[in-house]
Amino acid sequence: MNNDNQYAEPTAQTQKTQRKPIVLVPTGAKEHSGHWYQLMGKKYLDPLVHISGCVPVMLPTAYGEEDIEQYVDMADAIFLSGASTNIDPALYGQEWQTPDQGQDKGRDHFNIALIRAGLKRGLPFFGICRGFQELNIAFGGDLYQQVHNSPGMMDHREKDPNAPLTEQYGPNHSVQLTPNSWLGNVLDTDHFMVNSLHGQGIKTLGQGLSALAHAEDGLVEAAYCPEFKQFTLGVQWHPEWLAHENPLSIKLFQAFGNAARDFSKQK
Ligand SMILES: N[C@@H](CCC(=O)NCCCC(=O)O)C(=O)O
Repeated sequence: MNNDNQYAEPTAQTQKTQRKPIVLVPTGAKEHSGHWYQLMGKKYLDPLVHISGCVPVMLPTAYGEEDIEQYVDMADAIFLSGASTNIDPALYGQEWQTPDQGQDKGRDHFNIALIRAGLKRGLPFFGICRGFQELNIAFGGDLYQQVHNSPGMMDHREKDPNAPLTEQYGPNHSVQLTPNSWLGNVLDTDHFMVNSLHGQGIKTLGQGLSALAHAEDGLVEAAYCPEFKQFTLGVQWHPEWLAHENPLSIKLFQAFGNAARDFSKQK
């Protein structure tokens, strides 16, 4: 595994003189040799530190739902990562169709409660892949459990799970932004290629969410919560992957960091 730090120079936002915003990063459960761990991939932390200019604080999700208000008190933003585990379909009223895929019920319950509490308190939100799906479930939406087996839909999974990561996380399909959306202003484009590594996807958008981007098959690729004034964004692709090499990913993480700084200043 490559633990090298690819970021040679800190950006202006990471200068030591500034109080950096605190971003909550809930972890996921993983078993290794009989022991359970609460983990977060470094690839998600790297752009939060080096592009957003935030201080990531990793949270256990195996417990602590009753402490969420306390976590929110200390925070300036919430970031939800992707994860290979699937959300418990009982949370959106469906039977479990993917028993071969792991679940992480601790993360499901913790993150859904965190989204609801954090958004109400005005915290900026950025969710990626599973984190985006959690946003949708928190708003009462549901998921395709297997997008690739749903009529008319493409296969959004990585083409070859044994290929090198650079191939798995390479450009896979295009997305089209909703015309005149704020995301178009942030990215300064209305269509682009994204990577794609998910078997599940948004079927019905939760009430209170609005689509910002779609894939060619109509799958919702990005959405936000218009009722909240702060930055709220969920995306189905993986902008964290080599974010520093991708101008659009840099813009996303910068916009999130700026929103966290704004929140921090007016707190
Ligand atoms: N299990 C869900 C969510 C997919 C997801 O978040 N994948 C991330 C893979 C690992 C990573 O890059 O962090 C689905 O299949 O839709």
